[in-house]
Amino acid sequence: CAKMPKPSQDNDRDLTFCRILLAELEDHHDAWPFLNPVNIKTVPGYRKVIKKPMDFSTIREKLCSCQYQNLEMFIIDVNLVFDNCEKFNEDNSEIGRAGHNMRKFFERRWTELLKSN
Ligand SMILES: Cc1nnc(-c2cnn(C)c2N)n1CCCn1ccnc1
Repeated sequence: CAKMPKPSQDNDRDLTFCRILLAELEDHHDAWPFLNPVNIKTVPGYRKVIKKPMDFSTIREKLCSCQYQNLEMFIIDVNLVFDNCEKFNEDNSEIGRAGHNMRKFFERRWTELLKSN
C-alpha cells in the first residue's frame, strides 16, 4: 500500500531524542575537537582526506532548520563526526582518544534512550 506518513508523535519523539542527545554531546568533557567545523584552510590535508566534514555546530544548525527527517539521519551525521576523526587522527592522540570516548558515550546514550521508550 502507499507508504503511510509516520504518525507525528513518532517524529516528535525522534526530534526530542535528537535534542537530548545533541545537548549531551555538546556538554561532554571530550567534545572540544568537535564543537565547530575543522578549518580546512589551516589544517593541511583535511580537505583532501575528509570528503564530508561534519561537526556538532553543523548538526545543531541542521536540527534547528528541520533538516533531519528522522533519528536515523541524525545518527548518520553524528557517526560521520567520529568516522572523520578516526580517519584523520591516530587512535593514540588527544583528538583520536576524544573521538573514541565520544563515540562510546553516544552509542550508550542513544541505546539507553531508545530502550526507555
Ligand atoms: C575534529 C578534528 N579532527 N582533526 C582535527 C585537527 C585539527 N588540527 N589538527 C592538526 C587536527 N588533527 N580536528 C579539529 C580539532 C579542533 N581543535 C579545537 C581545538 N584544538 C583543536
